[in-house]
Amino acid sequence: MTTAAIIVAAGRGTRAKGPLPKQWQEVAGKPVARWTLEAFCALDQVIMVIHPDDETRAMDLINGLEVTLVHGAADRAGSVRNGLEALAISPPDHVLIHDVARPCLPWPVAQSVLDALEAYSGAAPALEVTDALWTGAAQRVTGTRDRSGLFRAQTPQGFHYAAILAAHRAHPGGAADDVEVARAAGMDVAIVPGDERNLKITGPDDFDRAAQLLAPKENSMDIRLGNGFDVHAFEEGDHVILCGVSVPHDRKLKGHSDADVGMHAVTDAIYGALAMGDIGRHFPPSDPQWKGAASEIFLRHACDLARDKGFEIGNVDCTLICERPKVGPHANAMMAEMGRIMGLPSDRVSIKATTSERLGFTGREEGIAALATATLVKT
Ligand SMILES: Nc1ccn([C@@H]2O[C@H](COP(=O)(O)OP(=O)(O)OP(=O)(O)O)[C@@H](O)[C@H]2O)c(=O)n1
Ligand SMILES: C[C@](O)(CO)[C@H](O)COP(=O)(O)O
Repeated sequence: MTTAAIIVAAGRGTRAKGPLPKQWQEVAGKPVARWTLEAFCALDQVIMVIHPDDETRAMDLINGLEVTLVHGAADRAGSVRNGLEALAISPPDHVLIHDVARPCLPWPVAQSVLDALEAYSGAAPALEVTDALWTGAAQRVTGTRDRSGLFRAQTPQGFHYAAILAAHRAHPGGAADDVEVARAAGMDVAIVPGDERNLKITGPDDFDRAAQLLAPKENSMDIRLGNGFDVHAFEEGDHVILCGVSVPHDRKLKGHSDADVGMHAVTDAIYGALAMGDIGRHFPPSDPQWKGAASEIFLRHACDLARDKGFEIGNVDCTLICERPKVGPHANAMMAEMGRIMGLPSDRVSIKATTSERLGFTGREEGIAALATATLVKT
């Protein structure tokens, strides 16, 4: 199943006022249109329908995103039609049609629309009308209306592509939204739950409402969790290096570097939390310069990367799995050394050990395994 998005952005935003059409004005640090596009950029194709006068602005805005620009028409329905026609070269199975002026879309709303397209040829989010409804004129109430069965329509409205293209081609024009066009063509359209946060910037006050919804996301705490796992085999020797500490033993660990299995697991946990691969990617074993290298170099590199990206290391927890040597007597020294390298207080570094009850390669004392977890926090 392929899914495309059409973001209609050819309006002039006259009601919103301001120096520019509303979609090009900034909210919480980005143009409205950028917030909207970013929500859809994981789909197979994204079309943004723009006013011809906005071409340069739109080209700047889509920088780094795979978006096709298409010129709009005199009204919304015409703009949608142009977007649909542009998709005909490579027709998707499903299409989501969304107002650029709804930049705060919570993705589960769009997902509900897509899910409903399994059973319906059209689906759209809406909220039940909960306030009383009146008619009025000259600042006086002139009547009341029954609100039952009334909904406030939102976007994205989703459809089977071939059906909505045919519906738009057959429609005389002037529809308020694509559900109206679909229904005119006899399509069955499901209502899925909308969301109050999915507001449409229409008047000048709506910019502040949108900023309140978008800004917290930008400034909120970003917490990452990573795990690491490593194994090194024993070979002849008289000590092992574990978490930066030399521990006397009747064998040593074999490896390209100093084979510090615990430090490697912690380093990989930090790379993992950053989604930036593992030690092998940053320090290839094929590169002779890392032969016999102190693993401290790797751990420092991972910590520096995290800090360069604005993260603090919250804590690390490492479990060494071996029958021997006994880790307990050295654990405090290991925690102090790891804390020193990572620039962390000792209560944020945990090193512990377990045996594997004589089972498996660690139980047969063929090597040592280590697993680690790290949290990274950006405030
Ligand atoms: N000719 C048009 C008119 C509207 N739209 C788009 O349709 C959506 C909903 O329209 P609305 O909120 O009414 O936007 P504007 O037409 O820009 O606003 P206004 O009516 O205040 O000028 C907007 O994303 C708008 O850019 C469009 O692509 N082409
Ligand atoms: C499509 C729509 O967003 C549904 O609520 C809306 O109808 C478009 O905006 P307009 O203000 O009606 O032009």
